[in-house]
Amino acid sequence: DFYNETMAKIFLQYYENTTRVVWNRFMEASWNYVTNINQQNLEEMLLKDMERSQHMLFFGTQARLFKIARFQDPVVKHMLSKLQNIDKAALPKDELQEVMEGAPRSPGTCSPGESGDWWEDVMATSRDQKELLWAWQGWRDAVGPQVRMTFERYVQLSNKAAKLNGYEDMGALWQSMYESDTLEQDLEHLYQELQPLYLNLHAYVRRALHRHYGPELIDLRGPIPAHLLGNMWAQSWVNILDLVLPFPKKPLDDITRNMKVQHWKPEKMFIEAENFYTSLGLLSTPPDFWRKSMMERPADGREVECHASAWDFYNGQDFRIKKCTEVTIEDLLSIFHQMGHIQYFLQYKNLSVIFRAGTNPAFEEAVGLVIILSVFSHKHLLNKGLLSHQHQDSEEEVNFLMGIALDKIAFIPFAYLMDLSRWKVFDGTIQKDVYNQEWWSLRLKYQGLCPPTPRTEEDFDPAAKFHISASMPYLRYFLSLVLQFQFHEALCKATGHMGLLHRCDIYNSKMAGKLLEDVLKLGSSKPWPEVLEKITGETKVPAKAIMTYSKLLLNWLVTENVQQGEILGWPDFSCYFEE
Ligand SMILES: C[C@H](NC(=O)O)C(=O)O
Ligand SMILES: [Zn+2]
Repeated sequence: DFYNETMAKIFLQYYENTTRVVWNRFMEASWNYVTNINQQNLEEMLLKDMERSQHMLFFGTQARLFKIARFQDPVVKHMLSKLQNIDKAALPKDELQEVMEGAPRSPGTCSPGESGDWWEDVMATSRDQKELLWAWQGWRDAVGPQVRMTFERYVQLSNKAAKLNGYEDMGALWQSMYESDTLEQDLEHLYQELQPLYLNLHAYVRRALHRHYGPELIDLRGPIPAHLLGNMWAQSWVNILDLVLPFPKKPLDDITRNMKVQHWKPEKMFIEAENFYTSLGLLSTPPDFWRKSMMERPADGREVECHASAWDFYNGQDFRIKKCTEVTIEDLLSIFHQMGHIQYFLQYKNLSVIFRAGTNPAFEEAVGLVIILSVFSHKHLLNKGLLSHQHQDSEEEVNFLMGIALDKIAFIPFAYLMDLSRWKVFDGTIQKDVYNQEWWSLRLKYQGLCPPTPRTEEDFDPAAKFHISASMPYLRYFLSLVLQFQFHEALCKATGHMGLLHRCDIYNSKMAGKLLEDVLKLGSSKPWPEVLEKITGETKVPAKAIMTYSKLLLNWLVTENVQQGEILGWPDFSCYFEE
């Protein structure tokens, strides 16, 4: 019959040639929109998105007609099966149009004035709980109600698209990216293994906040009010390190100040990041990267999308980063993160366009994160001249590890509940009349947080987070949180590193680079357990490595919490509202 294996190969070649053009045009139109937000660019992007969807629909539908079971070539079978998942392109054209236009626009635009990151700055720097409450509530009032209006319809259409692709609901389609039928149990098990780390950090930070904000705000046996953690979503607590520093007499270097004193500029930050990757023997960025990236917020008043991101234009030489770079250590690390995505694009750029993705989305995130564990090590910062004093004594080391924990350990329950909550919305466990209440019951259960003021169903607090408004899955960040330490342990072993894991810096190690390269150049052409085994020798993602990395700090926290008689967890679970 017509749909035989020979025809399949011709079909796939035709797909390859047309896809590069269609996706490149879509990426260009998207780039033009997010770097210059206006009606005309939005329409042009929607047009190219529709074109891309129609292209996916045609090839996805055709791919289903081939009798894959009888085929011999495993690559042909793998490619055809990947083509069949076409996500929202499976919807009837009018509903697809509605999803594209109705998709809640990510509220994080940073045009001067109502810029998303201005509110975030208040959350990061203010120590006045009234001001924090004002910013916390102001941002949610600005984005929540408007997203809520379209969210129910977005859920319906997402589930319809998922069913058209053969999935129960959109949560199941998202989970399918990890190709595991024990995913939910594995994740819950991973979460349980990490609980001791989080509970000890939570109890210790609660005590410090109690010291600063007093008993009328902090219940030592209860949840922490969500506006006091130095971050709009309480997903990373690193901004309150000064309030919780274990040894306050030994404050950590202000790396941002050192960068400014040394006149660091955004371009230097990008060059430093590229230099690290090439020091491992990995690929450098092509000329287009430096010509076409947006490394700073445009000065001509254009409205741009704030959220840092890395872009593949699917033509093998055009790769870009979009970031409104400020000269800070946070932005330097964010650039290293985005360069991790760019390195993956570069490594798999000669594969079929079907395999130009991470072996699973968590790997895409883990590349930059594993590099950051070396960059942010005392040894590397010292070599880069970003620290003022040479030696790090054991108390300073605990302070350093606390800084890492406030970023990484605090993130665990947030990253877990972000998709846990949305799976429940997609599968109907959480109905629309209790969206907000259920969001907060999960935030209480997993993060031990409370809204700082009573919330109602008029509010829609999940939408305050970019990924929920922009309907981006989040499980990749939970898994990459653990994966990065597993990679770090393996790469450090390859460099022959002896001693504590957190002191390892793989800079200049061609051995470590080779291990990474062997994984990245496979793209999504191999199942991720097989790829993971190439780096770590294991096919699972256990919590062992992150526990090894955090041991010194956990021991200190446990001792401290026992001394203070802390209660781990929040037995007084009522959300404590200020009267
Ligand atoms: C961790 C995640 N990072 C990203 O989207 O690049 C976030 O910002 O919430
Ligand atoms: Zn990322």
